[in-house]
Amino acid sequence: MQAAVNTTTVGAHPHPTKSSFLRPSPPCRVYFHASPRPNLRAIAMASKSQLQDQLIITRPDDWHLHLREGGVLEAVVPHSARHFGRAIIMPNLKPPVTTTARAVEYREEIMRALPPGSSFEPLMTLYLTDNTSPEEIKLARKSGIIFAVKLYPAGATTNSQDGVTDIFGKCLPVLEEMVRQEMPLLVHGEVTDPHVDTFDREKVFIDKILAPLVQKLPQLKIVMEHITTMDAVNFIESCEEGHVAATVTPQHLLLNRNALFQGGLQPHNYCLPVLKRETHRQAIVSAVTNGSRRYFLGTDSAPHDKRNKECSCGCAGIYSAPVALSLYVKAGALDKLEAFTSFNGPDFYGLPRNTSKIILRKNAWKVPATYKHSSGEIVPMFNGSTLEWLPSDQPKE
Ligand SMILES: NC(=O)N[C@@H](CC(=O)O)C(=O)O
Ligand SMILES: [Zn+2]
Ligand SMILES: [Zn+2]
Repeated sequence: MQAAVNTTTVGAHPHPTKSSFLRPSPPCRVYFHASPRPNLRAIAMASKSQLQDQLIITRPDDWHLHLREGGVLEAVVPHSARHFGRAIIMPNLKPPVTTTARAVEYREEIMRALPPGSSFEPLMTLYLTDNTSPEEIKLARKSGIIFAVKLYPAGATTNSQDGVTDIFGKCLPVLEEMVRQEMPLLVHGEVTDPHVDTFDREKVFIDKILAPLVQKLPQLKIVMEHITTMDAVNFIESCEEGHVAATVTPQHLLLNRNALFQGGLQPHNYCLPVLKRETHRQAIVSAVTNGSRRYFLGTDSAPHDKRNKECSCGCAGIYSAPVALSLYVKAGALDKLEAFTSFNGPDFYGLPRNTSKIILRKNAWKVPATYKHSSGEIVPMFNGSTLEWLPSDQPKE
């Protein structure tokens, strides 16, 4: 991998067909360093077009991914495995992955679905319930394949029925064991009280659950997953770096809640926590592009069969795995991209950074309308649109 520095002209490129979701910003020239010491000779030798047309970054990881099971898993695994080195695999299956033994089996199913020669590594998680025991946390740590425990407030999102009903009342001994085992808690941060407005549920969760939890167990490592609000950004900034961090999805970086209603109801832009207003999106873009180490890539790619999205009571979840990297580049500040995609996550989890690189080229490609699975189809985010950046290991479909 020769070129150590690439330059390119970027702005917040609007979605090709839904440009009103974004406020376009003027293009600016940025310098993207793939290594801390720029290889000046390589820069001098690289042609101008090469410099502007590609980014070389350390292979990214996805710190929040749903792969499901069976035929859907087989269809979606290759999309993540082609550019990501590792991924945190969400445990919200039916029934959920609540034990180490089940996580071991699930991991094997994922490994069997990998394309030949793939070195993709699934990092497994346990689904926290009111009944999870401290003993299970010890087992999880010993297994060497489980890297976190996931908190779903019961009823907050897809397959969260078995989640936690009262974290302070039921889970403190387990959380204390997680501190001892240095096992991070990953959080779907929304309250479930039906009297709380859907758009306020993240903020109320921070006030009622997360802030008190950090106070009570300051040593617990916490990742606030898929943040959607300025309130979440302010909270993350207020915590000690290295203890509390957040993942950011492509949809919460690029879309605001208008995307749910643009030209009619848009089920493929529906996820939880639901998209918020533009000021919140801007706060998330600023957080990610200011170079903070507290934020990292987590696609929350969440495939649902087309029939379960396009119906009278559609599921929450956006399938972004095939488009996520092309979309993160749109957020701008390419000089900060590599830390967000490839450094901040492993640094927080205490894992080594990947050593291989991937190339993103400016090479327009059309997102397919659907991807087939064994018994149906999945509609990807931005289906049918043309995206500007193509990861080198992605076919130009
Ligand atoms: N984000 C979503 O809208 N859906 C996710 C669950 C989750 O991450 O909350 C899913 O599993 O479908
Ligand atoms: Zn969630
Ligand atoms: Zn998720």
